[in-house]
Amino acid sequence: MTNQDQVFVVCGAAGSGKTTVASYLQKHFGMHRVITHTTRAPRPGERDGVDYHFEDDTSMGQLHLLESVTYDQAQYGSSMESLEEGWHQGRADVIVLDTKGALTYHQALGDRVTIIFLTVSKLDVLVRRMTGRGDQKEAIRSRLKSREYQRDLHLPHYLEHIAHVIVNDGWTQTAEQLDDLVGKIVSV
Ligand SMILES: Nc1nc2c(ncn2[C@@H]2O[C@H](COP(=O)(O)OP(=O)(O)O)[C@@H](O)[C@H]2O)c(=O)[nH]1
Ligand SMILES: Nc1ncnc2c1ncn2[C@@H]1O[C@H](COP(=O)(O)OP(=O)(O)O)[C@@H](O)[C@H]1O
Repeated sequence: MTNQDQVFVVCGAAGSGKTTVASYLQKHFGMHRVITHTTRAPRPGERDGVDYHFEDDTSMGQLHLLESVTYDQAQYGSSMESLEEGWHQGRADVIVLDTKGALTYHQALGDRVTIIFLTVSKLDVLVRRMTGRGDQKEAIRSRLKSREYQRDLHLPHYLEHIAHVIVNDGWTQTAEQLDDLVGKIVSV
C-alpha cells in the first residue's frame, strides 16, 4: 500500500484535539490536509481556505460533495477532488470529519481509510479547551446542546472495531501513539 492510497480521518468531540492532531500529521509526516466546506461562521482567527472553505447555503448547494452532514445546525461537506489532490502529490491525506462522515469514508474507501477517534478521560476538559482556544460563549452553549456533540462524545457503536481510539489527555503520549500508528501504515 502506498501513501497515494491513504486517508487518515480524525474525529471526536469538539475540543478533543482533532485540528491539533491534523496539523501534527501535516507537519510531522508531510500529509496533505483536506480542507472541507462549511456554512458555519468562522471562529476568531479562522481563515477561509485554510481552516475551512466558508460557504453560504447557495454556494454549499452547488458543490459536488463525496459526503455531507448537518452538525449543530450547520452544513459540512468534503469533495473527492480534494482527496485526489493529495494522492496526486504522492502524499497521504488527513481530514477532520464527524463520526458519521468517518463511517461514510470507511464504507466508500475501505482499507484506504484509517480512522482516529479522539477522546479525553474527563469530559469537562473539553469545554475548558473550547474556551481556551477563544470560542464565543454562545457558540459553546449551542455546541454542547447539539445532538451531534452528544453523539460524538463517546465512540459510536458504528465505529467500534474500526476506529483507533486515542485518549488525548497529554500531548506527549498522543504524539507517541500517532507516530506508532502512522509508522505502521504509510512509508515516512
Ligand atoms: N462529515 C463531515 N464532517 C465534517 C466536515 N468538516 C468538518 N466536519 C466535522 O464537523 C464537526 C464540527 O466542526 P467544527 O465546527 O469545526 O467544530 P469542532 O468540532 O469544535 O472543531 C466536527 O466533528 C468536524 O470534524 C466534513 O466535510 N464532513
Ligand atoms: N493534549 C492536549 N493538551 C492540552 N491542550 C490541548 C491538547 N490537544 C489540544 N489542545 C488544545 O485544545 C484546544 C482544542 O483543540 P482543537 O484541536 O481545536 O480541537 P477540535 O478540533 O477537536 O475541536 C486547542 O486550543 C488546542 O490547542
